[in-house]
Amino acid sequence: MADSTASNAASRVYDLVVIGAGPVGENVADRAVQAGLTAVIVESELVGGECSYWACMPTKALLRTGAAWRAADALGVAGTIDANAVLKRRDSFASDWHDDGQVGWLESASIHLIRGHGRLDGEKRVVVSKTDGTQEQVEARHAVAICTGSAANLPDVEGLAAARPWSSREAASAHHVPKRLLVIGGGVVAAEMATAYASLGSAVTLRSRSALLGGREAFAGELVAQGLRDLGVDVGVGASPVSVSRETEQPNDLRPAGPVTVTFDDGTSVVADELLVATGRSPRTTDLGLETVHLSAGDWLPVDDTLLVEGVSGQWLYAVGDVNHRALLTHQGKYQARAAGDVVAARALGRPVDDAPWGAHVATADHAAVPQVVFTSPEVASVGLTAEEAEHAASDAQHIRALDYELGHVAGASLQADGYAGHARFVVDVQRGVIVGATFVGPEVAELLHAATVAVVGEVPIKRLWHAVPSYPTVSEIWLRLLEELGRDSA
Ligand SMILES: Cc1cc2nc3c(=O)[nH]c(=O)nc-3n(C[C@H](O)[C@H](O)[C@H](O)COP(=O)(O)OP(=O)(O)OC[C@H]3O[C@@H](n4cnc5c(N)ncnc54)[C@H](O)[C@@H]3O)c2cc1C
Ligand SMILES: NC(=O)c1ccc[n+]([C@@H]2O[C@H](COP(=O)([O-])OP(=O)(O)OC[C@H]3O[C@@H](n4cnc5c(N)ncnc54)[C@H](O)[C@@H]3O)[C@@H](O)[C@H]2O)c1
Repeated sequence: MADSTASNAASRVYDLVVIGAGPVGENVADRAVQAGLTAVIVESELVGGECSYWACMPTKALLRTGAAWRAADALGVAGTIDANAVLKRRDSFASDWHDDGQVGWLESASIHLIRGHGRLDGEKRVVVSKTDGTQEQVEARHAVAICTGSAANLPDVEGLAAARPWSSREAASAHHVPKRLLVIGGGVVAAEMATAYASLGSAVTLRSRSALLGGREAFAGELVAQGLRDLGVDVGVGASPVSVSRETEQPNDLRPAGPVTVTFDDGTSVVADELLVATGRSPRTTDLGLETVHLSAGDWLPVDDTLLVEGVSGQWLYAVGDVNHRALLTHQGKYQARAAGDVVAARALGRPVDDAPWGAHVATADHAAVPQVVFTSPEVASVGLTAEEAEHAASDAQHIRALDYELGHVAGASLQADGYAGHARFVVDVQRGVIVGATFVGPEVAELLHAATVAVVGEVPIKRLWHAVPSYPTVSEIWLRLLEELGRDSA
């Protein structure tokens, strides 16, 4: 364990105190320790956070078998999905909800762990209500990083809380496949979990108040809605829930578990065996002592590009990952964490801070180059700006061009699956001669994305991209087709 000294009988001092041992908190602490600082991390649940046990890993394990089955089916390979085997495989990806492996990693990385709920107690002080009922105070010599993540929202709808709906946590960790599942929401969680449970045999109904996958290119949501319908999902857009009721299985049952009925504002109602509410996230900042440093409990924590919380003087309070609301994604939070851990160390050790755009100590990519894969059927892989966002951001909307191409027309795609259908778009700033956004929608497009991320972040000139030759016959030939849509002024 790296050096830690006691300032008084009740408190220990570390260079850095991190609250929250999700993927982001772990990485902030790791970078700071690698630079020579001491660090403690405070965790109230499982080391590894939402991503490891209730989000990325278990949900992708639930989705993968269906995707593989559809890929085989498209080539005429017959077979059925064993839902119990899928749930069992998912359990192993969630480490059976034990965090010993990650605790071992913290030890190997010389990061001290305190189990309990952390709260700020004024500048550079954190009080931990430990799981054994005692309290411990820790002091930060240089910095505190809040990495407490986010939790599922539950809208204020009559009868909803009493009906004990699933949040993403229950959907990710369920040990049975409901016969009928109603999903409320039209975002990433709703679309992915509707895909997963339809693949596992549930009769799924999805109700969204607006078009699916808002914030992305509109064709992405449209193709995903069609994909869900092809899986047998009853997709309805334009309806918000107004009341929920759930039957009890036994008289006087205080925990109703019978069928649930949801009535919507268009007068329709849906009956299901389970109800998943996937209506976005809230910051885990309600019980964090924010008021002791003149911030408001329950708010997201906006930060500058070095991840310092805005409005707090003294360069000591950082907020990294979901809690700062920049990009609610594990990979982007870990990217922020690398910058934050390094800049905490640089400031502590009096080393130069590299905070110019794209410098080592800033999360510049958060603004213009966030990659994301939505693991639906078809998948949606996107990075950077949509055409609409680019037009808003440009000094002249005429400088922005959207290039579109049907993915299924690429030779590699037709080889990959019979009836391959998909769509791709590049958003190009023709004045600067660079790609500022890309979206691929189709079966197994996830691995196409990183090339686009490199092109957007690297601002690779389109002139040079003509020399990046995609192999034949791969789906990556979409790059050539999209460049041809733009045309080459070389004759
Ligand atoms: C269903 C679902 C699927 C997802 N799939 C993907 C995906 O495929 N790819 C992707 O990139 N992203 C995905 N995400 C998003 C991803 O899970 C989050 O972006 C990521 O977990 C954020 O990491 P974090 O460390 O900021 O927060 P978290 O992972 O939420 O970790 C925060 C940690 O802080 C702890 N904590 C909170 N408050 C306190 C406190 N006061 N004291 C002590 N400890 C505290 C929590 O217990 C938790 O362990 C998904 C999200 C959901 C809901
Ligand atoms: N593959 C991935 O990368 C992945 C997978 C799952 C989740 N995530 C991350 O997790 C985050 C949370 O996902 P999410 O789907 O919960 O949120 P979201 O913000 O993507 O979608 C929320 C949906 O709920 C709807 N909604 C909100 N309030 C409502 C209300 N009161 N009544 C009815 N509908 C309402 C919205 O219109 C929207 O369709 C996302 O930001 C995403 O980045 C990522």
